[in-house]
Amino acid sequence: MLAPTLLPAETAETAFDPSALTWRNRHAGLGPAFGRAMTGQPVSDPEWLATSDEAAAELGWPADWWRHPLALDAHAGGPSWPGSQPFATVYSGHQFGVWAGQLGDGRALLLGEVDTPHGPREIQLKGSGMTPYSRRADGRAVLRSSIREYLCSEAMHALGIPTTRALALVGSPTLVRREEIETAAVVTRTAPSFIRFGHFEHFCHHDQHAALRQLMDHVIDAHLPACREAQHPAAALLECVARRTAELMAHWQAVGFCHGVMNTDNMSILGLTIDYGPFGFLDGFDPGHICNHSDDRGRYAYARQPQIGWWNLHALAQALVPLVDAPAEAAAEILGAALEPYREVFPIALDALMRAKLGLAVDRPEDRVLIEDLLQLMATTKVDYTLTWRRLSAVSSVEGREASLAAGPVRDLFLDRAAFDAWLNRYLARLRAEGSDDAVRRRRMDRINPALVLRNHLAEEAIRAAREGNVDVLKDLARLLRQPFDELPDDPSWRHATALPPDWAGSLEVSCSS
Ligand SMILES: Nc1ncnc2c1ncn2[C@@H]1O[C@H](COP(=O)(O)OP(=O)(O)OP(=O)(O)O)[C@@H](O)[C@H]1O
Ligand SMILES: [Mg+2]
Repeated sequence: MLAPTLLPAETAETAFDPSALTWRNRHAGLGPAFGRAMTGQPVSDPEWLATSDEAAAELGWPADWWRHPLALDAHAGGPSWPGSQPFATVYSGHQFGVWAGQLGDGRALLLGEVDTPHGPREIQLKGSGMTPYSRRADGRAVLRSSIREYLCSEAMHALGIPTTRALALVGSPTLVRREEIETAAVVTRTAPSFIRFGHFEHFCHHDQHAALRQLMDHVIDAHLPACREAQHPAAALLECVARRTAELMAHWQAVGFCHGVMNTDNMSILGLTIDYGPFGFLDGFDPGHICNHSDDRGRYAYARQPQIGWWNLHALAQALVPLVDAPAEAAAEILGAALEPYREVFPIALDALMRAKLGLAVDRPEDRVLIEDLLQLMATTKVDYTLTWRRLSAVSSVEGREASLAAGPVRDLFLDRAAFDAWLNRYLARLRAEGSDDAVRRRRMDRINPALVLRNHLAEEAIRAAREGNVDVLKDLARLLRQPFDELPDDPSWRHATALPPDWAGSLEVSCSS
């Protein structure tokens, strides 16, 4: 039994007034072809494991909203908030490059949409029981993967990377069978929209062109209204998605994030990171790193992600063909042209991020080689990705003994010190050429190169403690992940979380099982 860590809901009070919320569910309002209105199946004996004050603030909810007497049930799978309209949506998709047929919210439930100071936000449960789309699975999510999703969505948000967010994590003694028997949990997620490429693929595949058009109109009206003015709104929509996906891929590559399951049903139409399953941040830099143990062929390896984003966009383009008012061949051409910006936006966005990681204010053509050479050097002996960038800010462009000392911590990460020093000298010369002020550069670099990312072993420590009934590790880690750029040298948890990963981290395996 997990130890209760927050006040039991029934004894608590909050100023949060759910009756003041106006719920809508525009996705459900599209009609019965889009999913099924239904109630969740709550996990038994639920208890709060964590709530995100920051995600609540984005909704305009007070931090203690969870103390409302109806809150725990509503976020454990039901009965839901009065006025909400829970709905499981249908989608299909390509998994590992192969058409997978109908999928859908097999364990997710869209409670609806509420207005917030930041615009409408959908609120969705993950792990709230079976739906018509569960296929042969149980509709549940295990504690392990729910902790990872909760932590990583909030961590990505703090890193400034587009993502769905996590409002709450509810645990339960309900047992679920995976490779082992585990306990269930429910994550509450929020996003402007949970619509995926796969939602479009679904209706195209079934030749439901009216529904496909309805879906497009909904996405455009609700999220991308400028596309309406275009000659071919479907192409304009695709171009927006391509641009956003390109930006997202650039962010992932720059921060060293591997998603792990870039199936088209896990690709957000708004360019958000969605579905935190077997993801992983790079520890040692290895372009071929495969974070998902179930990905035998490395389809979703780190270095392949931008290519897979491009592949997935083609699958989306294919699904939009019936929406372009032109013969199929011409429609395909129009949509193909709408994808082209991806090829431009991605390298430009990535270059900009990598230059910023180096603290370069001015753009010079030779910078690309400087960046490539550093990555090459890191790859040779799998030098820690996050720490290299973070420690690099300390180097000094002023020559002398102090400069050598300042470079010590980053140099120490490299086995081949001579090679690193040769690179460093080029970098320092480059900084001097731009007249860079060290203090200003350091501040800039420390706002883009995080001290802390959610490394697998850190998530694992939080999971192991939570399984023992202790959620303090989880909460402490969540606190640190919300301020990934800060230096907190007096905080032992921060020192632990920002250290080189221990040897046992290398033996952790994360798979699709969740
Ligand atoms: N335990 C489960 N019960 C029911 N359906 C499941 C379960 N696990 C996965 N699915 C379904 O299998 C499909 C692929 O799963 P995938 O792991 O990509 O998504 P997910 O992690 O469940 O959810 P999301 O993409 O919403 O984060 C989805 O349709 C999903 O709903
Ligand atoms: Mg998924």
